This record gives sequence, C-alpha cells and structure tokens, in this order.
Amino acid sequence: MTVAVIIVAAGRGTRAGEGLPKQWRDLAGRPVLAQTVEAFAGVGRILVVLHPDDMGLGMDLLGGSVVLVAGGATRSESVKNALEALEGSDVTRVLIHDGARPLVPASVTAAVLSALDTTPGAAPALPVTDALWRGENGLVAGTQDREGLYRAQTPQGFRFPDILAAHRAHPGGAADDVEVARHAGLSVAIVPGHEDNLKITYAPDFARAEAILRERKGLTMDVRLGNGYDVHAFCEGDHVWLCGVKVPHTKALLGHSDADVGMHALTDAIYGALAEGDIGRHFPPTDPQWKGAASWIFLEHAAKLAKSKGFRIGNADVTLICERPKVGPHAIAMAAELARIMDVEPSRVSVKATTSERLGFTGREEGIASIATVTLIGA
Ligand SMILES: Nc1ccn([C@@H]2O[C@H](COP(=O)(O)OP(=O)(O)OP(=O)(O)O)[C@@H](O)[C@H]2O)c(=O)n1
Ligand SMILES: C[C@](O)(CO)[C@H](O)COP(=O)(O)O
Repeated sequence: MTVAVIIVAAGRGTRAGEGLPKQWRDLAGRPVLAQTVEAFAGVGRILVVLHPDDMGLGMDLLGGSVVLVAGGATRSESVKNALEALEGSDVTRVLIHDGARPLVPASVTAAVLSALDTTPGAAPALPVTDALWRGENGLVAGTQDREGLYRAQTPQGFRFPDILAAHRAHPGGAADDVEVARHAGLSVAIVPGHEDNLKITYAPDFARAEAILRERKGLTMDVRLGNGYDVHAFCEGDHVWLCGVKVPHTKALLGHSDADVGMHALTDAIYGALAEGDIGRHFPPTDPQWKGAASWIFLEHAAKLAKSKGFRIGNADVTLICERPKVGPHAIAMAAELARIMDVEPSRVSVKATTSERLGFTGREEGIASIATVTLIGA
C-alpha cells in the first residue's frame, strides 16, 4: 500500500481578513502550512497544492521535502490537479487534507486510513450537538432536526483510482471530496473527528488554534508585570515633553535627555518586566551621545527588546503627577504616540494624570513625577 497525502493550500483565505493568506501566517512561531505538513510526517508522500503566485514561498518553506503542485480556481480544481499529478505512480490510497487544518491529530489520520481497508472512502466528522434553527431577518424561522447531522473534517481518504475517476467525472463546485466521491457512487465511512481539528477560517480561529497548540506542548502563559517611576525638576523654559507630546508651559523639565518623565517611567516599566535594569543601564547618562536625546529612542529600544525576547505588550498605564500643565486635553494624543512608538494598538495604552493636592514637590510645582505599569505577555 502506497499512500499519498494531498494538502490543498491554494486558497486566498479571504474570510481570515487582511494580510498574507492564512496558510502563510504565523501560528505559535511557525507558518500554519509548515505545521500542517508536519502533521503528516511519516504517513506517505506529500503533495502540497499552492496558488501559482505562492510557488516561491512554498520552495522557501518546504524545499524539496514535498512535491509542489499548482492549484486551481476552486478547492476541487486544486485537488484534481494533484490527483492528475499522481497518475501513473504506484500510489494506491490518497488522503486529501485542508492546509488550513494544522492541528489534525495523528489518531484521526490513522482512523481514516484504516477504514479504507473496508470502504472505498472514509472521512472524519463530529456529530452536531447544538440545536439547529433556520433564521430569517434575525428571527428564528424554524427548527431543524439535528439527528444524523455531522460536521465534516479532513483528511478525507480514498482509494486512488476511484477518487481520480470521480473527480474527472464531476461537474465541479463540490464543497469537499466526499461529495465528489458520493456523486460517483462510492460509499464513504464516517470515522470520529476531533474538536482540535478546526479549520482556520476567520481571524479569531488563530487564537483558538494557538491555545490548543500551547496546551498540547504543556506551555503556560508567561505574563510579566513591570513598574516604573521617574521625576524631573522644572527649570526655565516654555514647554515640556510629556509622553511624546510637546505641551506649552511656563517652565521646562530639566534632564540629560528631553526629560520626558512619562516616557521614562514607561520605559523603565518595560525594562523592569524583562528584569533588564533601567534606562540608565542601556543609555548611560554619562554618555554624551544621549545628551538632549528624544526619549522615544529609549521607549522604542525597550519595546523592541521585549519583542526580541518573545513578549508582546498586553497593556501600559501611565500616570503623570503634577498641578500644571493640564494633561487631560493631551492625554489621548499622548497614549496614541506611546502606542505608535511601542507598535501596539492604541486601545492597550492609557495616559492619565492626577495632582498631589498641592502637597510635596509636585504640589509646590517644583517638578513632575510619573508612575507607569506594563504587562508583557510571553509568546
Ligand atoms: N482554489 C482553492 C481554494 C481553496 N483551497 C484550499 O482549500 C482549503 C479549505 O478552503 P477554505 O478554508 O475555504 O480556504 P480559502 O479558500 O483560502 O478561504 P476563503 O474562502 O476564506 O478565501 C484551504 O486550505 C485552501 O487553501 C485550494 O487549495 N484551492
Ligand atoms: C473540506 C472542508 O474542510 C470540510 O469541512 C470544507 O468544506 C472546506 O472549506 P469551506 O469553508 O467549505 O470552503
């Protein structure tokens, strides 16, 4: 028995939203397609069907370890191209699998292959467990008996000559290869599918798939919390830099750099979460090259350091403590600027202010203090 695995990955993944087609996107550190191919290691010879524009990407990712076949305009055309490529080979059984199902358990594949000993076709599926409704204009218009209904998965397995003939005879437009096989009169056994074997279809499916992978690898989430605190004294001047925004004021802030007290607190919070010291360790105040430096250089460095260590910024919260200038009118612009520098969504960054009720050095308007908290989430 010689087995071939056809992995169809020539679609454009339009429902998964913007960016690269889903099979090329990152899933827990590696492209989806690399993980799908890996799931079939040792099962048989592997053919990967790609969009003609993606052949270069395929060579880079998979090299000579698989046979690359150019896909068609529909899934079934893509499958047929690969089946035709196998004609004349010694292949006796084929498994046809979606490139967008990277988490297929080996037990599902084994069950499909073994069912082919007794039926010409076999495919995994899960029974529908929820109640089913028909809907019209947002209202329930009727119910549907769920008895005997299944959610179809892949790999769908067939004896090679049967499925090649079935595809050649099919008029096109089938949702899957079971439909093609049944049109040709082949019987197809249902074997137990698996909830992990989801098809990445919409953007949130990436997070579901990633959670399953993490659980499989026994990984727990590495969440880090960091805090930062900074103070700068006022001096002569007509503006201050706060969280990357130039704010007119009757004084300036004194410092070796641009004295952006909020950005310094946030930068230190990131270094703190990474156990990487503080700004002074990375940008020594004794080094003249940082004299008058724009503080975004420090924040960008800290954010990139976090990324290089496998962390993303979960959220950041900065509080400025001063009587004046008034921060409220600038807070949104400040949060947006910090988010831009750190390369995170603006909704994950907060800037707010408080006075110290005229108490202490901030109350006497001798300077501004800032505290910041950040969470880093390990990949
Ligand atoms: N012309 C096509 C269309 C789809 N597929 C593959 O068939 C599988 C299942 O299809 P689907 O999830 O619908 O993928 P896309 O067609 O890429 O997605 P969308 O419909 O959202 O564009 C995917 O691995 C996809 O790459 C293919 O090889 N050739
Ligand atoms: C083949 C399939 O994966 C079975 O569930 C599915 O039909 C293909 O994807 P699509 O979303 O229906 O295009």
